[in-house]
Amino acid sequence: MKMRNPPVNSLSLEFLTELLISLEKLENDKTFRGIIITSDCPGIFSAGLDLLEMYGRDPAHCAEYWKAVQELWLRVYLSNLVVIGAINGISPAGGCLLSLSCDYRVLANNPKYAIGLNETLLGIIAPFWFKDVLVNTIGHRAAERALQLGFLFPPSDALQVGIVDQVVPEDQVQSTARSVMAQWLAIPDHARQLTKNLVRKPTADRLLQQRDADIQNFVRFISRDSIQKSLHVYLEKLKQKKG
Ligand SMILES: CCCCC/C=C\C/C=C\CC/C=C/CC(=O)SCCNC(=O)CCNC(=O)[C@H](O)C(C)(C)COP(=O)(O)OP(=O)(O)OC[C@H]1O[C@@H](n2cnc3c(N)ncnc32)[C@H](O)[C@@H]1OP(=O)(O)O
Repeated sequence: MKMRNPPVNSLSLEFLTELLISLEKLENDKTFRGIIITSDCPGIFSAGLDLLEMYGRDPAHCAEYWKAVQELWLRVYLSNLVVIGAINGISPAGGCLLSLSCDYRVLANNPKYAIGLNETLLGIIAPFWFKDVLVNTIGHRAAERALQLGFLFPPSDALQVGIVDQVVPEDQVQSTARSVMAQWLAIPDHARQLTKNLVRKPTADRLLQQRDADIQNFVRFISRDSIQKSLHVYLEKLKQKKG
């Protein structure tokens, strides 16, 4: 599955909806047993959630957007398919969450391709379920530091901390992902799926038990004047970077 939402594969409401529909189709087609998620945008896996869906929007739109973000995460995280991330670009915040929700992550060895939950650098916070997935992946102490400081790990550090499983030369990302897929597909589906569910369900359940409250918390938080100001400053910085 090659994500294509130029210029930066930001996860807009429309793009999230497209991804959800594609995933649903693949899940329902019993000829598919696994997917490799990668990017069609050179150098960018995904710029994460689309800031323009959260900036200057009314509460109803923010609520609709957050519901779609939850939905995509639950679908990828709990997918019955083997999900491999072939991460061929930078993947901050929501892009990192998408990567973390795969069963295995292969990252291209390019110092620009940093990965991490950098929300604090934007003056916002990672929701509890982003945090849970990071803690599950790299452990409590490493997650505590990474989240507070908004670390974006370059490939060597990403491998060392365990936020990705493998770092390979850029031209070998897809072939490595395919080899890994073959290894995972050698396991009987029912045994692998039940095991995945056993490991992941408690984390997903924490959100499933309070989805509406999570949406309300998001809307309240993102609508604050101070948070809207932070987003404005960050978006301006992105513009100025262009010169
Ligand atoms: C106490 C109670 C608490 C309750 C809490 C509840 C919930 C928690 C609340 C909020 C959580 C919200 C979670 C958010 C997670 C996220 O994913 S936020 C997004 C984080 N993403 C980033 O920081 C990446 C930003 N982008 C970049 O760094 C760069 O763009 C890039 C990806 C490195 C690419 O660089 P490049 O030079 O190639 O391109 P440009 O920078 O020129 O960008 C081109 C174009 O795209 C726009 N853009 C970039 N990223 C985004 C984005 N994420 N969303 C929207 N638009 C984006 C950029 O502005 C440019 O636009 P243009 O100038 O109009 O061309």
